Amino acid sequence: MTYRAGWIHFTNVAPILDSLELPPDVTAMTGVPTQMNAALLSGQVDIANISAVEFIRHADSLEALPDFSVSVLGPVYSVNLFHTRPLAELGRIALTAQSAMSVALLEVLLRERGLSPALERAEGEAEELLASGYDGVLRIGDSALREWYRVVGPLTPERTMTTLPDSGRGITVTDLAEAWFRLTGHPFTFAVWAYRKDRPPPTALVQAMRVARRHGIGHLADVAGRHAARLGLPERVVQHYLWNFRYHLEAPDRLGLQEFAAKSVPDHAPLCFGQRPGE
Ligand SMILES: C=C(O[C@@H]1C=C(C(=O)O)C=C[C@H]1O)C(=O)O
Repeated sequence: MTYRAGWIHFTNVAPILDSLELPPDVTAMTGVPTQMNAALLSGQVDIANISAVEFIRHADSLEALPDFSVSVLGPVYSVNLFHTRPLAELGRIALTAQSAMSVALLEVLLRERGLSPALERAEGEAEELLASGYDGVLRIGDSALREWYRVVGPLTPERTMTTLPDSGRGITVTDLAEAWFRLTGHPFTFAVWAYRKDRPPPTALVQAMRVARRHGIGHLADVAGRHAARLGLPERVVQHYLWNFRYHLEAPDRLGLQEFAAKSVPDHAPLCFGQRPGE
């Protein structure tokens, strides 16, 4: 029987997915996070890298691969709140319907600060939405990375990825993963590879994913070069962006995930992970 995978194929998973060779009898489709979340929950696919908050919400029926994640410790560069006034003064924030994780993270961060601005769905470029009357805009993924760089770039010999300012063009960029790090001291896990407990992936698929990840991380400059050209960004921006991710769901990432679960879905079922290789 065919096993069906669903991939959120943003640039941040390129080091895992770009060189993945699917075993026979495994098919793959792609989409944005909310599409893949829905595809997994409806049974349209059997495994997907989904928004970690959906894994938490459906922890009774889902399990996650024990050694795959999209996590960061500190800034992520592509999950951004663009705003024109201080956080405490924001009245209306535009959210993207592509993302479940960033919305849940924003809600936690606002609640921690005792803030309750109006949250509305609106698609489009952050700068245009800010000009149209929103005072905050939440964006994710490749377009958020590009917009971040347009606002705070360019890199120069004096301005590196870690010393760029957090504002430009009259806009401040709050990186939600960095805000999470300041709040908790933990990494933030955006995605896990989840499947229904009764439909675990074939071993050959998980092994092929491990081989692909090892290859991608070992050839990060090539991966970055290819995607920089596609995104219209300098290669060193994309290389730093990719290098910065934690792809192995290690103990610190799990701690961050558990802490986020406790804050966002306090009554969640215990989180289940498959066995790590060698365990
Ligand atoms: C860091 C990112 O992570 C992605 C963001 C997701 C979300 O917001 O729901 C889901 C999966 C992640 O791979 C990003 O795309 O910028």
